[in-house]
Amino acid sequence: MAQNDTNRSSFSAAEAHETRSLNDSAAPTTAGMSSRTPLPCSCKAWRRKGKGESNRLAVIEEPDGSTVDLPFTELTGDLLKGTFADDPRWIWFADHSKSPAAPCGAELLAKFGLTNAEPLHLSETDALRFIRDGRWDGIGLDPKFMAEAARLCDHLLPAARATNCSNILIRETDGTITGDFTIGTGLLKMLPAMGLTICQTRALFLTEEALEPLAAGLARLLTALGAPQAKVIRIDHPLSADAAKRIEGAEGFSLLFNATNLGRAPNTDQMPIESAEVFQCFPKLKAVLDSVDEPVRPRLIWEAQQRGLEARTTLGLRVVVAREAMELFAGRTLPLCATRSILCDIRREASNIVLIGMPGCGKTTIGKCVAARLLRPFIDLDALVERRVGKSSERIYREDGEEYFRDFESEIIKELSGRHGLVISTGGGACLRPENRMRLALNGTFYWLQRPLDHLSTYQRPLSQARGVEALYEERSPIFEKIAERIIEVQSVEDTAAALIGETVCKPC
Ligand SMILES: Nc1ncnc2c1ncn2[C@@H]1O[C@H](COP(=O)(O)OP(=O)(O)OP(=O)(O)O)[C@@H](O)[C@H]1O
Ligand SMILES: O=C(O)C1=C[C@@H](O)[C@@H](O)[C@H](O)C1
Ligand SMILES: [Mg+2]
Repeated sequence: MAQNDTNRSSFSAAEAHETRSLNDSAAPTTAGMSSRTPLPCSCKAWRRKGKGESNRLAVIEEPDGSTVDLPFTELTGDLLKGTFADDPRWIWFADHSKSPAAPCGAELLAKFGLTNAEPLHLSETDALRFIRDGRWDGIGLDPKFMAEAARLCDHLLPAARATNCSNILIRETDGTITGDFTIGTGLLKMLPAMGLTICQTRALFLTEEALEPLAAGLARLLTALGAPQAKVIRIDHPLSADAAKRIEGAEGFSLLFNATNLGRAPNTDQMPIESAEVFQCFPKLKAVLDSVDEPVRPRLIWEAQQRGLEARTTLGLRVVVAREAMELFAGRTLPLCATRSILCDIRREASNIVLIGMPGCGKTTIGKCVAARLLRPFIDLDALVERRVGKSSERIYREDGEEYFRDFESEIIKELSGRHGLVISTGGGACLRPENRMRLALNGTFYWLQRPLDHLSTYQRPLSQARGVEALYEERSPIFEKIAERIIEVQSVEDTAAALIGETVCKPC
């Protein structure tokens, strides 16, 4: 039944760029699909119980977040056959748990306006059976099902044909199944934005079992299109400098792709490389892509950015994949800017606004005002240190010393680093320690409040009094300069808050 043409030489770069129009012509109309229906119950998602829970029960997650236990023996009849109604049925295999930084596929579709997609959590066996026999009109798949899905297809679009991977399936009006590898075509679209062309791309994929099919599929696509090298390496531990030096052709890699979960929250101190020094083993490296999308900026991306590399997570790629799915599923074309604004919105809402700057520049005062206007929780690091120690910063400094204060400050930053959507006013010296900068950066964007030195209050600030604000500025301004992503000149409190809020909205991500 399947006509999987694996002849890679038939897939050219030109074809890759044409994939969109191919997709368009293959896009089913919703007419003719009217015999399918959404889940008859109100539940949002099914999942089997996890380890340690009875495997005779399933959990239904209701839209309001509550859960109901139900007997679970097999794939339900509803999922396999369902009942008749007018709506087409779009399914997204829920790839991970919900997070503001990493919405699942169905949530991304909803942002594009396709609100009736159902997220499904099924065991691997049930998922494969559902893909084969279930009642669906279009599916977005978890990478681990891509090879099996491609085998089921009657038609494969070029990227899927070149790789035998299909992450999107569409049931055509004649009942046949078309598969596309939109993660691959999405990656191709990202390369120029990262300063790479296919013929320059020497890619190193670091991967682990679950994401190996994805890494291998992407590597196949790159080489099919003429990339000189795409190597996939399975790692069980972060890559050491010694191991990196032993990789053949290591000195030529221009793209590093993390297809492991190393660095995913809550293990945000981890990276797929042992330390940032490992970057030196790849002297031609230009760009880093990280499939970890919780936190907003995993440590690998932060370290790469600190070294001047073009680095980002694959959140943008996932948004592009959702957009392509939306177009294929609903047969509607969307303007490109929709993708960009959805990506910016997700990042902005998930990111903490982190105010940095000299002691007394107004971080606390302006931070409170920004938080109130944006209806976001406000966190003042100094206030948290004071509450934990039980005395004022000034007294801590005088009685216990700077290191004592800084240790508490670091501890609190570490505890806060997993949270999203906050306004955080730092203390004037909070950015001195590199680990504090890294942890604040995980979910944060740095806003540097600049105020003339002679306007800075030194009242109850022992360090400013002892060393003078000029000396502190000499020491700290290079750090602020390096990490600041937005610079805000302090005017009146209200005007500064307004300017800062404007920066959160207008700047491209
Ligand atoms: N935009 C502003 N215009 C005029 N005065 C301001 C402004 N912002 C803050 N101030 C005043 O400056 C002083 C220091 O402000 P604030 O405590 O907010 O600074 P900070 O940056 O949080 O300092 P620290 O680094 O010590 O925490 C306060 O007296 C505050 O009222
Ligand atoms: O500039 C600094 O080093 C400090 C500023 C204050 O916000 C407090 O964090 C503390 O007094 C230290
Ligand atoms: Mg303050």
